[in-house]
Amino acid sequence: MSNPQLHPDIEETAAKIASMEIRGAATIAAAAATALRTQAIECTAATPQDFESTLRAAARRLHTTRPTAVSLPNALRYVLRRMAGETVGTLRAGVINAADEFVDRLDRAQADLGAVGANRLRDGDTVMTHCHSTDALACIETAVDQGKSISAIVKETRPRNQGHITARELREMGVDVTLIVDSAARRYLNAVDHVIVGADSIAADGSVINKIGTSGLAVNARDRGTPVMAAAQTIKLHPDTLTGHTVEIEMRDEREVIDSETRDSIGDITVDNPAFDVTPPRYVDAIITERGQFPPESIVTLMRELFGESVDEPWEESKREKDV
Ligand SMILES: O=P(O)(O)OC[C@H]1O[C@H](OP(=O)(O)O)[C@H](O)[C@@H]1O
Repeated sequence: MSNPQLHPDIEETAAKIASMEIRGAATIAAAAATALRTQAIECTAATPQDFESTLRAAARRLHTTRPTAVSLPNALRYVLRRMAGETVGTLRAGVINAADEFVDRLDRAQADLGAVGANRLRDGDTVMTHCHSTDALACIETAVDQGKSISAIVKETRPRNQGHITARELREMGVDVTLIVDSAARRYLNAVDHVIVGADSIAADGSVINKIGTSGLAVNARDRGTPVMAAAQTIKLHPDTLTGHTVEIEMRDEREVIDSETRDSIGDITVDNPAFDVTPPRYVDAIITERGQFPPESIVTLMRELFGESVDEPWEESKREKDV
């Protein structure tokens, strides 16, 4: 089966992840699992081998969209590892159940994480946010639900301005919001009780890989004595980093930074657009997960418990598929 027939939802989901119409590490993971579920339901493969080949090909297509958020390969791994059985029917059921279970666990993890993070927030606190993170917002929302009054300084987050989404959602929660440009962050840090960010990946040494600008913000916060918390459910833990791999930082299109007319008017320049950066563990006070809060340096213990020492890539083509 050299060219398995992929369901249109796979291509559509992959395109939306690549263009960031679907974005945010947890949201990407849920979308990928849901697309595999659709692929399994609609797959017309006649043999178990062809069914498995098709699901692996679908997972490969989803995997190639964005390289930094490990929630995506962790979602694919979760679903494909549970594709087991001797018949197309049992394989299909395995994928459907796994995808449902994954999305359900994702929601529950975010709620549990929110309760952990909310414990750090006191009535009357001001938080500073960067980008838009559903995990970070879960902490603030739980604190608000507990009756705490929270204010937020929201960084715009160039070039995609995800801060606008954060501002709207915080406003809907009843949080008092002040929107600032990214370069104003240091000016406001003295009035901030917590910097709270999300994560796209957490490395074994406790480094936080998150939206570009996070590391500079964390260094400034340390200088000002403002604690930094990274809200990251355990699907953000990057198992490959246990064996020394580094996390690839996505470079995005320059047109997100500058329109072509302005660029042409400037002349011959290079425009770089890294989407993420790496914040070393010494600038992060706590990683908030659904399993509790951890000093970044100790997160490796949880990673070993959850992933062991080696990770597979179940979306890779089998030898039989390659030989066809
Ligand atoms: O999983 P949740 O907490 O929602 O998001 C985690 C992270 O995903 C986002 O990346 P992008 O906007 O997809 O590039 C941000 O970097 C954010 O902190």
